[in-house]
This record gives sequence, C-alpha cells and structure tokens, in this order.
Amino acid sequence: MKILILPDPDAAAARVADIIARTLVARPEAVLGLATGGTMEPVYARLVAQARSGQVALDRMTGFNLDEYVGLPPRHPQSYHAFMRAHLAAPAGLDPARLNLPRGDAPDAAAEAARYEAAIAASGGIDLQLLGLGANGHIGFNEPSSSLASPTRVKTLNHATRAANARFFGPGEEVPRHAITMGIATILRARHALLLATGAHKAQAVAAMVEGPVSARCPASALQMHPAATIVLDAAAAAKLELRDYYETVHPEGREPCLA
Ligand SMILES: O=P(O)(O)OC[C@H]1O[C@](O)(CO)[C@@H](O)[C@@H]1O
Repeated sequence: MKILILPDPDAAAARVADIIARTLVARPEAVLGLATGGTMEPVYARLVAQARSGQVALDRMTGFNLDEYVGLPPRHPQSYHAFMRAHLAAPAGLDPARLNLPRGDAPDAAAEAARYEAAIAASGGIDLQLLGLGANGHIGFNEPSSSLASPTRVKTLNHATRAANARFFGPGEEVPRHAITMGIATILRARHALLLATGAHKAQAVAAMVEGPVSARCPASALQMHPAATIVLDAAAAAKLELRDYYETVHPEGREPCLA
C-alpha cells in the first residue's frame, strides 16, 4: 500500500483528481471504477475543471460505479445515477451512457448484480478503481462481515451506514435498506485501487484498514492484499496511524509516482 498524507481535504482531493487525470492522459480509453459519497464531490469538481481546461479528456473513458441503492430508479434524486449525472456527466458534458451503474430498479436485483459483474469483465476489467471509505470500514457497500471473496451482489445496509447517508435524503424520506455493490473480490481485481478518506470521523477506519488485521470486520482491510493500492488521506484521517512517520518518510508531502 502507498499511504499518501496531505495536509487537508482539498489537497487530498486534488491529489486523487491528479492521479485519475494522469491515468487518463496515459490511457484515454481507461476503464475507471467510480465512487460516490460526499468525499468524492471535490474530486469530480477538480476533474471536471481539468477536462474543461483541456488538461484531460474524459470522453473516451468508461466508468463502472461501485454501487446503487436497490429500489431507486436512475431518475431518483438520491440515486447514485443522479449523483454521477450531477457531479460528472452533466458538468463535464459527458454522455451519461459512458458511466455504468447497477440498476436499482431492476425487477431481479440478484440477476442485475450478476449482469453488472459480467459487464465489468467484458469491458476488459477496471484499470483504476476509485474508493471512498465508510466510517465503519466499508468499501462500496461491503459492510462489515462481507466476504473478502465476494462478487457483485445485493447487500443489506448497516444501520450506521443508513444513518450516515440520511443527510442526503429529505425529511421523512427513507434511506433504502439494500444496495447492489461490487464485491470485495471485484474491487481487488482492479489493476489499481485508489482510496480517498478525509476527516477525523474516518481516522479509526483508516487505522483498521491500513494497520489492522485483514478481516471482514473492516472490509477495506482487504486492500492490504491488493498489489497496487494507493491510500490518500488528509491529516485528520491519518491521525490514528501508528506508522505515520514512516509513510511520510516514504512519500514526503504525499508525493507518489504515476499509476498508469
Ligand atoms: O464520502 P462519504 O459520504 O463519507 O461516504 C463514504 C462511503 O460511504 C458511501 O457513501 C456509502 O455509504 C460510499 O459511497 C462512500 O465511499
């Protein structure tokens, strides 16, 4: 794992956007695994700005998002389809068809999960998988106790995850109870994994992910088994890392080589 520690959330998001942009400059037709969540909003804003200024072209890449809520159609404002339209496709002038997500409104969610897994494989596989981190250690919607060998499938959301995501839903609106998510095995098959976590509320999960045992208790700890995982943190999210000095010696100021 490469652990890159940046001073603040903005610098961390900028570093992640730069890594994505450099990947696309090296390989414009790259297949990107994409993520949602509040942490990703500044990443997409920076990527869009780079696309608008001509530093990177997004129109040849293919995206596969990590997950979608079961029961929400793409037009639902809290669906991850809507998130990706709002934060990437619309501002970058991208054809939304380039961004694949599982259909939350599929009549058979299990069949939709299997279709999605097959579509990722048929694309040639994911070159760079972007990931956020749940405060409980989840990646995608792989909640604690997820099999570390799991494929894309339907998962029941943890109470803490539903409570954390309630901020995106209106008053009285119920957060869905299930999601279709890429599995841990799906994520580990990506050629590179790139996780961004910012804020003190993620520090415990970051420490468990990087320095804890590889365990289904913290699904993100499976990234310790990935041969090319880069973890980008701000200082607050890195605060509970025991080996922080070492990471900062290896990657001063969070510098790292190009992933492409
Ligand atoms: O960036 P946030 O909003 O803290 O979310 C962290 C993670 O949790 C999720 O929102 C799911 O709960 C993921 O999409 C994201 O990676």
